[in-house]
Amino acid sequence: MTDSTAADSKINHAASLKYWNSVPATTGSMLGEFPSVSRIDLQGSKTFLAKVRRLLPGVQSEGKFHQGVDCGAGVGRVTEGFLSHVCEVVDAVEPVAKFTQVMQDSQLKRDGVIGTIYTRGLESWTPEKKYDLIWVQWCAGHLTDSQLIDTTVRCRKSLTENGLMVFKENLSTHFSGQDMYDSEDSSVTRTDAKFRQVFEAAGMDVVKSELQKGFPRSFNLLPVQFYALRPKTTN
Ligand SMILES: C[S@@+](CC[C@H](N)C(=O)[O-])C[C@H]1O[C@@H](n2cnc3c(N)ncnc32)[C@H](O)[C@@H]1O
Repeated sequence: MTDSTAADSKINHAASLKYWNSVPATTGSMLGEFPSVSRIDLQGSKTFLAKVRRLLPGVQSEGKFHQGVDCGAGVGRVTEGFLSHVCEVVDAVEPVAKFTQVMQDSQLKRDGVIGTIYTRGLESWTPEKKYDLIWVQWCAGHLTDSQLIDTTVRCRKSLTENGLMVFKENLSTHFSGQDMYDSEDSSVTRTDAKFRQVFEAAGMDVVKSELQKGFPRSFNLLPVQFYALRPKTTN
């Protein structure tokens, strides 16, 4: 059910956590009704990151980044299928303990590829390290606009000199051009314009944005947009 009035003011973290705690701690559950989108999603992320790395002078164009972080990591689907292929070490931020437990118990953790796991919401996470790649996927809707700006500012300050922050999020298709609130998991789906306002307010430039392609039409999914961000040079 959606409602477009003052969408982010309706966000309730307790309700989000209740919803996510009711979902099985499996990869398929991270993608709702469409677990089969995972392969297309992960391939799209690899392709997008490769394009950004070619495009940006200064950003290491080949080889693995040293330190990445998977924000709103769930059970580590993105870490396992993508980030661990492009980073030597991947930290994770995720508020649901039964999800972080899956990462804690994984082979990637035993191998040291998964680094520090922070069991908390992004709104209360302050990075303690410098990151080459901060990846935020399908979780920004659980933060209010001001929490999202503050989180992005903290992340901006934690980037290495040539580090990148990437958001990969659904976009609102509401006929009124507004953000949409979803009471099922207490989240908002933002418009492209809102995301750009948030990034501007957080002192970030969008260096590349692109829609994820290749999801079957029959799934009738919302558009999914990548935003690659770098700190504004004037900051
Ligand atoms: C749709 S799942 C996506 C998980 C993962 N990013 C993926 O793509 O497989 C949304 C995730 O956001 C997490 N989440 C909920 N509230 C959050 C918050 N305040 N900060 C960060 N993540 C949150 C949920 O627990 C859940 O794991």
